[in-house]
Amino acid sequence: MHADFLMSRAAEARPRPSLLADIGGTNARFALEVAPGQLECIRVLPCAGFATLQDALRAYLALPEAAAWETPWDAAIAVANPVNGDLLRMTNHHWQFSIEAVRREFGFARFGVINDFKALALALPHLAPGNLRQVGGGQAADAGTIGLLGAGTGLGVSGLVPSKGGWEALDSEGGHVSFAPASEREIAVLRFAWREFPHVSAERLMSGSGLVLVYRALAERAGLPAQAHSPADVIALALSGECAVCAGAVDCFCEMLGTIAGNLAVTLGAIGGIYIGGGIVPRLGSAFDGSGFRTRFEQKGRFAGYLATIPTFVITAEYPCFAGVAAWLRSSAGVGSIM
Ligand SMILES: Nc1ncnc2c1ncn2[C@@H]1O[C@H](COP(=O)(O)OP(=O)(O)OP(=O)(O)O)[C@@H](O)[C@H]1O
Repeated sequence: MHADFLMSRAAEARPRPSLLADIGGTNARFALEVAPGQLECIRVLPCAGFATLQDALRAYLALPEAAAWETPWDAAIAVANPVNGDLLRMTNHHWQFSIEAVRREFGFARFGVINDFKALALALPHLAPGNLRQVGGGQAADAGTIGLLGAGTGLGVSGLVPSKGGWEALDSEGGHVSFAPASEREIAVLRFAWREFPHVSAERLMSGSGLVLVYRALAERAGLPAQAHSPADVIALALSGECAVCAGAVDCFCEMLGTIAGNLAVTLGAIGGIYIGGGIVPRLGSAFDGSGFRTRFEQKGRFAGYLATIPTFVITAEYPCFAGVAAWLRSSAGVGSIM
């Protein structure tokens, strides 16, 4: 019998929820999809609090709110990693696991693993206008290619390319492109970062730890001692106006993100718009809109006019990735591990 047919019969009879997860370098977010589009028991657990993915899964499923539902029938998780085989080692922390072994251990009929930004790209068509905030001008072309990037623990990149069936989401490791400075201040940041990394990728600077590195570089440039700030400290002290170097670091961060977003737009031909996710930009609120991001986005010499037509959107939804993980799980044919 054809595997797709088996799948659809099984899906029709599905009596139990699907487990969805979005696992970054810092946070593991879980939810139960109890009916299409209906999420229950959304919880965020710290990755650092668990030795393995399986431990975090067990802890989530043991929460009274999760245990009140039937055991999940199937599951899909988005991870901040490339996915290209059964064994997954996470780049930004210590978890590693076999997809098939986890499927068997938890008794999932299907268990899928997808890159987190590919999943977020698949979520974009499902986001309501209220879950987005446009920064600057431009108008999305209908069915135009879409670019996506987001700074969090790392720098995720993906996009959506129109296809006959709807959209194809891109597998990308675009956060690891080489950093290109576009101002004297950024040249100073690059020189500082070279002392710590032989290759300074965009992610080395456009991420939580990158924001701290930019802060340290600018403190040195100003002849001031750097404090042991966390990324959250740098953002809070910048927004409150208490620390001029922190404010400069956030400003520099936004401008660098403008360069990389503009690079993504011209590389993909993303006339459908550029979307910005990740944990950092939404925390900057209106300070991001007032930063040099959009000016820098359009600052592409002879292509300034082309960039000016492309809109840029901040994703403001709290858990935007789940919609993409759920859509991907629904669309994946076959029983067993999905990669
Ligand atoms: N107020 C804050 N609270 C928590 N984290 C913050 C805050 N401000 C900045 N950050 C930084 O945001 C990053 C976490 O971002 P995010 O929530 O996107 O995590 P993640 O999904 O685990 O990351 P990724 O998907 O990039 O691996 C960390 O580097 C953290 O230091």
